[in-house]
Amino acid sequence: MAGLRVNVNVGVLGHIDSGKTALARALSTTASTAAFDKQPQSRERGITLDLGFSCFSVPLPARLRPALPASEAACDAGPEVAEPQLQVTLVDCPGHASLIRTIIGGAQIIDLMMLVIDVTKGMQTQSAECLVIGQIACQKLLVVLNKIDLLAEGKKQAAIDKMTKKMQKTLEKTKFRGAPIIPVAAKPGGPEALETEAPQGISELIELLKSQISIPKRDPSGPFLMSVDHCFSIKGQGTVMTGTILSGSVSLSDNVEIPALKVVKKVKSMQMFHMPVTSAMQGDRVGICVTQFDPKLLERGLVCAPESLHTIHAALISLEKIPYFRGPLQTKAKFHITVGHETVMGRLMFFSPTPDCFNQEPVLDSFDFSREYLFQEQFLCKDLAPTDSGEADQQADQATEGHYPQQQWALMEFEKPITCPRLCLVIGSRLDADIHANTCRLAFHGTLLHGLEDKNYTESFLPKLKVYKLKHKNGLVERVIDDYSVIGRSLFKKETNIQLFVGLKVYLSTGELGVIDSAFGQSGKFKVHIPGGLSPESKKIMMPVLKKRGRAGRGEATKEEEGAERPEPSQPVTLRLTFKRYVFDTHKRMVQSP
Ligand SMILES: Nc1nc2c(ncn2[C@@H]2O[C@H](COP(=O)(O)OP(=O)(O)OP(=O)(O)O)[C@@H](O)[C@H]2O)c(=O)[nH]1
Ligand SMILES: [Mg+2]
Repeated sequence: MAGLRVNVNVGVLGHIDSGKTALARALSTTASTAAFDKQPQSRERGITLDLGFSCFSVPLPARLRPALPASEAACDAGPEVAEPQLQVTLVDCPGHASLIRTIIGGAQIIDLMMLVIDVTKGMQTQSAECLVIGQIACQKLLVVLNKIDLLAEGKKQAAIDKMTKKMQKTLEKTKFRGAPIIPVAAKPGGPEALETEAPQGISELIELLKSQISIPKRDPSGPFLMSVDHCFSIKGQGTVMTGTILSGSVSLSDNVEIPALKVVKKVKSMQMFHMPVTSAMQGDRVGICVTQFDPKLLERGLVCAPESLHTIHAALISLEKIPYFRGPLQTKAKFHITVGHETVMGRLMFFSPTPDCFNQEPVLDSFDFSREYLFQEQFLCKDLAPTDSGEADQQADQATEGHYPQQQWALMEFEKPITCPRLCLVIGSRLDADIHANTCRLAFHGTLLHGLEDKNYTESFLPKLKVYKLKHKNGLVERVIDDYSVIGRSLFKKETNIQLFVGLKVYLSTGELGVIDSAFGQSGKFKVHIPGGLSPESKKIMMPVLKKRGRAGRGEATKEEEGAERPEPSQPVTLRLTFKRYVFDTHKRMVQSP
């Protein structure tokens, strides 16, 4: 009688040489095709270059059994086992800094992360990056202090306790506060040690895993989507794509699409850890065999139900900055954008809610095109860097005294189109940063809310996106014409078409509201109508103008010509014009701001 078998993916992440592969090896009983640095280059260099997959099974802990849905039946996956089994698939990630794309890809398919720390070294640069990735992509974490065999006998426990405390302190500031920390020696004696040398602490680690693992809700419904991490051919069989099912389910003879290549293939056979199966669902790790497909065409990527995914050239995302990233996130800056296993260069434009909506609760499953948004030179956050641009100062004004928007967005434009599902995780990083510098290269993470499939999106789509810049212009009152009108200057350049600004409101520093009425002459001056009239106070300030003009008048006072030298108000009276300009408005209209 076949039993139930439930799969969970456990990631093994950490700094280079902390012993991740050794740990995966110690934990595994069944190795899959790509486990344990099988690549010849990997062996040569002694480092992991790619994701490695291996697994071990334990009886399913009693506390997890009630959680099993009735349909949880990869029953045909396993051998003749009567007792329900928990299959732990270990995803051994590389540690080398240059392979962070692979690590991010790996982290997205795991249910729990084991952060491996070399107990003699403690937190290192990539341990910190892995912790950041874990916080973005995983729900659960446990810390493995490896290489305890290197600690001096007699002082061993004290050293373990000390490092445990340090790690607890590090976790304190993260969402993994209070996560378990366990000491092991995955390969006591290191590379030279005999294979027979038994690892230490592994059974305790397995017990800990059993107590920590929770089975995420798996759902066989919804469109089939699988993250493929290896693709290779098997003589006489066809091409096998191995990976983790992210959503839905797949059965023998189903058609599946490789969206990046726009080809559809029929599932000829399937395996889960060397066992043939007829169907598989969300959370399972499978190998799918198809025919007449060149494995060289696909290394990493997605496979899905036909036509369920789309290839996009740009996207709207909701995002958060990673606090450890130094420096601002600036509009127009380029970042490495990782979506699933794909990493492309992308350029960003940030925008926020309008200031009256800063407190609105974030909406993470859709983008509201009916709302207006405020353009930002950079992502608004507490460590907002001052810039030379006056506009950024204005924005800093809008987010003062700890008042920051609850949600911010960006338009991401890719250098190369990518294929991804809606609402997928997006990670932005600066991988060009020096890998030896002890800095966090991960800059932001977010959710893809809307993908733009049309290559011509700048014209076809962007005008719908109501992101505006709030523009401020300051000018001066040159003189008063009568109680209801003044002449302004220094607000526009000589060549500006003032006609475009007619009807917009201006505020006088004396408190009156004015409306731009018309251009006045050729040098950028303009006439402002004051509907409520000038107050006596204001007139006093501006009076000298009238007087002087009266005296030097010789009838000229009524002749409203510009250019003539005239004395100005005794105190300068300024005019402030504020208007909106929609970033994607092809007509570049100026719109009155509230
Ligand atoms: N003494 C001792 N050495 C260990 C232990 N675990 C691993 N090593 C050694 O540490 C080195 C690195 O081990 P790996 O398992 O390849 O480390 P890794 O974290 O997978 O390295 P990358 O994948 O390249 O980042 C090897 O020489 C191992 O033999 C341990 O528990 N004790
Ligand atoms: Mg390794």
